Amino acid sequence: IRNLPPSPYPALPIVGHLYLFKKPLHRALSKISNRHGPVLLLHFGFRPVVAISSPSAIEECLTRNDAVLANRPRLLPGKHLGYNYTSLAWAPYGDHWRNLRRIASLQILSSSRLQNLSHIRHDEVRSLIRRFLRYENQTVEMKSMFFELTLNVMMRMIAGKRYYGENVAEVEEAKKFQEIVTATFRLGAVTNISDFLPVLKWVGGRSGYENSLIELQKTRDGFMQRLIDEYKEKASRGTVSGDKKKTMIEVLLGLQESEPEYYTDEIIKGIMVVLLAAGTDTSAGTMEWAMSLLLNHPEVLKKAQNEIDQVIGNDRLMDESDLAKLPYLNCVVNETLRMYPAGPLLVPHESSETCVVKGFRIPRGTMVLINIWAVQRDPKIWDEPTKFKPERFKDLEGTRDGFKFMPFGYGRRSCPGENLALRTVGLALGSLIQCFEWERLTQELVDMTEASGLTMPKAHALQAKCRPRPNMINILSQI
Ligand code: HEM
Repeated sequence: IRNLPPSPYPALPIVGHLYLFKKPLHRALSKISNRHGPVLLLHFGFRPVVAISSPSAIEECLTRNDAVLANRPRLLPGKHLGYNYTSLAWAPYGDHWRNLRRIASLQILSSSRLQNLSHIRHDEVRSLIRRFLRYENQTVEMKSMFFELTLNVMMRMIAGKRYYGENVAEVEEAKKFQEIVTATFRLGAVTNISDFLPVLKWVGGRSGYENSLIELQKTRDGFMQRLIDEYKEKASRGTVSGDKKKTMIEVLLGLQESEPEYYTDEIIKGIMVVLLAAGTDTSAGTMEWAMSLLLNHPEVLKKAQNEIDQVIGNDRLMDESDLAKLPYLNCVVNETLRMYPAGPLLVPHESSETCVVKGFRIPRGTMVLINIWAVQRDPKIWDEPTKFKPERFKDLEGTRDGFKFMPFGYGRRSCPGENLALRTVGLALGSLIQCFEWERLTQELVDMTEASGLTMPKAHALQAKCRPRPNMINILSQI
């Protein structure tokens, strides 16, 4: 087949179609797709990019062509922060990636491992509740609270340490960690144009951006290595945890013992940083959007609260095992992920061979952006797509069918952390709804504008007020 997908006119020299893009990118791409169709060829500088934005085209990409499209483009963050494209999220499709993926799904993020570490999530959500109790009737900035929750959860699962809030064991180490997190997200949030424009890079040599990435990687690598070394020391003194409550480092070092050539420290560090990068900001952002939506729709908040009161009551706090009994809360989470998916374009894929989608030829080496944001808000598919209506998920059996709703992707490269994310988001959100009354600061609705950035940040950080619910005071006084 000769025909390439349609391409907007004109593509300018050097920058290609980059001039078309106002931020955020998923919105700009949706607009162009509305005019030119659901399979679109663009040029970001010299890099050919195909944007996909209909359920049937996505289905063709992630089923029939899933293996061919399971590659990742080589972008700068994958080089410097992803251990030269060897980390799970950035590794090319092949044996090495397959192996990492198996470790992640069987050893690190499997249901039984998550179950064994559920006490960590419960502890951390309780500690979040205690913090909110101290802020009664004051203005609280929500994102940093959620982000600290997910960072504590993840670092405790990885290394058994918390670095935010009360009871931080090693203050200096915590400070160092916090600096690394701040720098990582500052650099990750930049959509770096020079990466798409190799010509400019040849002229300018290494950019300041690239130097900052290299600097950050050095610090981060040293930090993670020290954590691993601590565990090795502990093991040599014979003071490791029992089988069930093993941290991820302990699991991985156990594998290292039996296969040292493969499970090198570098592989282990790669897994540690990928979990932090992929698993914290995404979940925290989803919580922030969910709370924003609930504050703008007090009737939905009330309904979720009633459900929790009926199913759990006021004599105990909810826990993760209650989630299966709270269908409306799950609808709220799904509806949030429909409107504000943390990966609106998934993570970029790349074709390792020429393939065909909707009759169009996608040449080998093309970056493929799957615009689930466009599909999840398409008025041809969803009734009143811009309205927050959790009820719509009640009637949708098997919502993943038909490729209409896929906030965690689909197929080989889909999110291996989905289960963990849904547990953490569901538990945190449900607990805050159970324990507190929530209010906006003013009559004015919460501003729902998206900022640019790959994980769909909110342009204006959510601020809110809370007070403990009278019927929960008893329980809350005991935590
Ligand atoms: C609400 C929270 C989350 C959302 C919406 C989300 C969504 C996604 C999406 C859309 C992708 C890309 C799929 C693709 O390229 O086709 C992805 C990949 C990934 N996610 Fe998540 N994710 C979340 C939380 C997590 C958590 C908690 C973890 C683990 C701790 C995690 C680990 C990963 C990893 C390692 C990848 C790369 C997989 C690969 O390239 O093979 N994610 N996620």
